[in-house]
Amino acid sequence: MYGIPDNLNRQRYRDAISDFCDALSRLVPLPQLLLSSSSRQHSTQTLTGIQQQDAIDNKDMRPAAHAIRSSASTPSLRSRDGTLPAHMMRLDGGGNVRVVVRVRAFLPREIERGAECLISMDPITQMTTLHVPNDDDPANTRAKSRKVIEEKSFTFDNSFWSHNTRDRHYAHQEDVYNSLGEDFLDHNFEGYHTCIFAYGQTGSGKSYTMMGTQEQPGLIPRTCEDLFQRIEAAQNETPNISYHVRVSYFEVYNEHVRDLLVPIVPNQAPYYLKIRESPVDGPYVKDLTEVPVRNFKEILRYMKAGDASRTVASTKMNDTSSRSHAVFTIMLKQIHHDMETDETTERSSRIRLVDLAGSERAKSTEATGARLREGSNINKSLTTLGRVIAALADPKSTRSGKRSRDVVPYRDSILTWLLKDSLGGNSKTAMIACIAPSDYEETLSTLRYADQAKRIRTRAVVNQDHISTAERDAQIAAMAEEIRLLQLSVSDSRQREKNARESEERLEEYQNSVIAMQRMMEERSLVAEGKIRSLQTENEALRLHLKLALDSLKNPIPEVVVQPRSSDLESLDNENAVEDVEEKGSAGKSKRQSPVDEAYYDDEDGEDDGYESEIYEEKANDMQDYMHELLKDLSLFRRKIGDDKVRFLAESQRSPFGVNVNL
Ligand SMILES: Nc1ncnc2c1ncn2[C@@H]1O[C@H](COP(=O)(O)OP(=O)(O)OP(=O)(O)O)[C@@H](O)[C@H]1O
Repeated sequence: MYGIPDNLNRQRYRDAISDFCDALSRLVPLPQLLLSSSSRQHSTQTLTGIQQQDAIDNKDMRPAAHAIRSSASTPSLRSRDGTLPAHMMRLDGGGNVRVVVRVRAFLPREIERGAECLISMDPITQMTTLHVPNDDDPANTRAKSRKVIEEKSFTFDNSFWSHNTRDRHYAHQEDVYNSLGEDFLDHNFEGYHTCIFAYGQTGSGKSYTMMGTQEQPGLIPRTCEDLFQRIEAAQNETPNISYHVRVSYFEVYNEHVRDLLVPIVPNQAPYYLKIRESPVDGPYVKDLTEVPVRNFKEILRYMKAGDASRTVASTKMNDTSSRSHAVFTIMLKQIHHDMETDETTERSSRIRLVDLAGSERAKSTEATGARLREGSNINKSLTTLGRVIAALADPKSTRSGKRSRDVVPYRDSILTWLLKDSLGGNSKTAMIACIAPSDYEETLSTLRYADQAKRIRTRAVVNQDHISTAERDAQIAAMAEEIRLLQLSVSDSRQREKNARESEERLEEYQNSVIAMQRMMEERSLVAEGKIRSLQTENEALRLHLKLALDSLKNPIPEVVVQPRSSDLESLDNENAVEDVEEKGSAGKSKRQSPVDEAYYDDEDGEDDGYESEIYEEKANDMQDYMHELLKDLSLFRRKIGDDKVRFLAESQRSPFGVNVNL
C-alpha cells in the first residue's frame, strides 16, 4: 500500500525465516550448534576461493609487518536480497540494538610515529579482535601499565574494515549505507521510529561515517537521498499517497540544547532550548525548528547549514573535533487516502541520526580552558550514556514496573534524556562503534560499550492511525474550540498577572495546540492534494476512454479480407490439381458470397449506410453526453477541493508551518 511492496515482502520473508530459526533453535539441544552450522554453510555459499583463503590467513593474525593482515568487513555478505545468515536474522528481527564496528585508516600523525594496527576482523564470524600492542608505540604506554593486557575478541552484527583501501574487503561509505542505512529506511517506511548513533573516542571516524565529505558522503546524506528517491518512485506508482517530510537539527553542547537550523547572530549569546517531556511522545525539545522539506536538494541545504553551525574545534587528537552531540532528525509521514471509503491511514516515523562527541582523555588532547570544560561535559554525558546502556542491558531493568524505570538514569544527562525513546523505547536502534586502529586502551573501552549495547532490546511498534474525513473534521473543530478557550484563559491570566507559572504553562499548552492544529490542517491539505491527483489520473483515463470510444464509433475498422497470395495458390494448385480444376469456379463464387465479404460489398454498394450511421451517430451522441456529465461532475468536485486547498493555504499563511509560534 505504501509503495514499497518489495521491502515489505523482504521484511515478511525475513520475519518468516527468523521465526523458523527460532523454532529450530528450540528443537536443537545446543543453539550454538545451529549458529555455527549456519555460518559455516553461509561461508561456503557466499565466499569465493580467495575470500576463503583470506579468512584462513586471518587465523594467523600477527604477521611481522606493521599492519596486521586482516580480512575485511563484509558488507557483501549481508546481502541485499534478504538472504541473511540465520544468526543475524535473529538479531535483526528480535528488537535488539544492532551493533556494528568500523575501524578507520591511519592518520598522517599515526603513520609518522610508526603506529601499528592492533585490529583484525574476520569476515565470516564478523569478529573484531584487539591485539596487544608492542612496546614501541608511545601512544600505548598507558595500556602497558594495566595489570592485565591481553588479546580481546568481540562479535558484532558487522565489522567494517575501513583501514586499508587496497584491501579487497575495504568497507566504503556506500557499503556501510547498504548494510545498515538501507534496512533502517525500510523500517521507517514500515512505520517504525529508528535511531542510528555513532560512538567512539575522539578522532575515530564518527563524523566521517555519519556525515562524510563532499566526495565521500556518509550515512546522513545517503539516507536523505534514498528517502526522496523512494518517495518519488512511490508517488509515480500510487498517486493517492502523500508523503510529508520535516527535518530538525540540534546539538547538545555543554549540557545545553542549541537549534542548528537557527542562524547564529554575531555578538549575541547563543539561545538555548528547554527540554520537556510529554506523556505520549516522551522527552522533546521545546520550540525546536522543524522545517518541511520537499526534495533532496532542500534537505541537503538544511543539513549543510546545520552542520556549518555545529561547535567544532581543533584539538591535538583531531583537527576538526566535534565538541557537541549532534542529532539530525527526519520526520516522515505517509498519508494514504482511500477514495472509496474516504478514510485516511497515516504512518509516522522518525529517523534519528546522531553523531556523538568523542570520548577523550584530557592528557591526550592536551586541552585547557574552554576545551577542557567541553571535554569534561562530553565525558560526563558519555559516562551517563554508558550507565544507561549498562542498565538497559541488564535483564533486571527491562522488566516492566516502577523500580525498573527508576534504575535507568536517563535524566542524568541531557543527551540520554533526549535519546530515552531511542535507547530503551519505541525505536529500532543501531550503534556504530568507531575505532582508531592503534589505541589499545580507548578501543577496548569502545568495544566493551558496544558489546554491552548488543544486549539492549527496544520495543518498536508501527506508528499507524486510521481516521475518516469526518473524524478529522471533528478533531479540527474540537481543537479550534480548545484553542479559543485557552486563548481566553491566557489573556485572562495575563491580565490578572496572578500566577505567572500557571500562565506560562497555559501559554505553552496553547502553543502546542496551535502547532498540532496547524499540522492537522496541513495534513488535510495533503490529503486534498492526494485526492486531486487521483481524480486527475481518473479524469485522464476517462478522457482517453471517451476519445477511443468516439473514434471507434465514428470510424469503425472494416474487417480485412485475407487474400491468399498467388504463390500459395500455385502450390495449392500443384498439390490438388485434379480437385482444383473441378472446384475453382465454385470457390470463386463462395468467396464472393462469404458473410464477411457480404458486409464489405454491401458497404461498397451503399445499402443500409444511412441507417447504420444514424445508429452510430446516436450512440456516439449518447456516450458524449454521458461523458460530458461525468466530466462536469469531476470538475465541480475538483473545484471544491481546490477551494478547500486555497482556504487551508490561506489559513496556514497566517501562521506558517515549520515556524514555531512564539507569543
Ligand atoms: N573510514 C575512513 N576513511 C578515511 N578517513 C577517515 C575515515 N574515518 C575517519 N577518517 C578521517 O579521520 C579523521 C577523524 O575523523 P572524524 O572527524 O570523523 O572523527 P570523529 O570521531 O568524529 O572525531 P571527534 O569525536 O573529535 O569529532 C578525519 O580526518 C577523517 O577524514
